[in-house]
Amino acid sequence: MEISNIAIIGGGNLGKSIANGLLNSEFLSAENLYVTRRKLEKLNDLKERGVNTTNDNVFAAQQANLIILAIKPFQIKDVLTELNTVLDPKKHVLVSVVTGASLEDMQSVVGKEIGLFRAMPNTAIAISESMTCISTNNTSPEEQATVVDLFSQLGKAVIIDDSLMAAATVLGACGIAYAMRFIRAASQGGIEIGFGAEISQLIASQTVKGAASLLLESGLHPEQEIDKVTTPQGCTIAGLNEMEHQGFSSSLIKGVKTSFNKISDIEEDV
Ligand SMILES: NC(=O)C1=CN([C@@H]2O[C@H](COP(=O)(O)OP(=O)(O)OC[C@H]3O[C@@H](n4cnc5c(N)ncnc54)[C@H](O)[C@@H]3O)[C@@H](O)[C@H]2O)C=CC1
Ligand SMILES: O=C(O)[C@@H]1CCC=N1
Repeated sequence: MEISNIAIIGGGNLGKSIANGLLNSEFLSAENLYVTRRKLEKLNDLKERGVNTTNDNVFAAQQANLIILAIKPFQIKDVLTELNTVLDPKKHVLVSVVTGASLEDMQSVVGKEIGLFRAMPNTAIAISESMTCISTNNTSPEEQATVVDLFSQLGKAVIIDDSLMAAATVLGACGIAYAMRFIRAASQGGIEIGFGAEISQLIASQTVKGAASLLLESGLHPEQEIDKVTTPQGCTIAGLNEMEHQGFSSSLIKGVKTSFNKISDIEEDV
């Protein structure tokens, strides 16, 4: 499948991040990208980059053969109903990044003929460092390769079973926020022990980036890397153990499970 034009329906936080990521990675040129939003002036930054911006979803869908839905969960059925008037199974593939909307939910509006994907990226897609989990149940290997290729330009992409999409939303998409909180807390600790705010944040951020890169490159378990840092009777193990006494891992695991349980509320909004 060759992508001619892409339409992003809903140019909010995530829709704009995807648009900027696609442009920055040179996956497609601005004139091949259509982004919609009701308040058009909020898309002026994209318009200045040469992107086609409009508040006409149907028009944007007609220009594209790959449509990315990036609206809120409660809006998806109305927007799909609107698009359904022009959707053509021979031309269009739909990719939804909407939380809590299953493939079956979408197929109840657009039918089973249209090639349908769910993708769960995170906001690091704006700098091509997303982790994107993708699911589908009615597309060809060629269409799947195209969609994985698109999101691989914007970070790492894997196909998973649709039943795991809620878990992927929590670990990957919400996960960016959890990691930011870790960086903020580490920076605040850094200020208490002597650094100014700016350099403290730099040290904390680059350290997290280095830790993630070590695991991604080596494939080792985090504890194997931790063993290399923890000098016997040293300061690292003392701090780590105090964090665990205060519930560090436990609070993170409980937070992940709370986010996961919240998704069922969002699913009810669809
Ligand atoms: N923000 C994130 O990190 C992630 C968000 N998601 C999901 O992506 C979706 C979008 O999230 P955000 O970008 O954060 O929300 P957002 O509220 O920033 O963006 C939604 C955009 O859609 C526009 N919109 C609403 N109705 C429309 C319509 N009828 N036609 C065209 N545009 C319309 C709104 O004006 C808004 O700009 C949600 O379903 C969210 O759950 C998924 C993964 C990560
Ligand atoms: O918080 C939310 O509901 C959305 C889904 C994943 C990231 N943001």
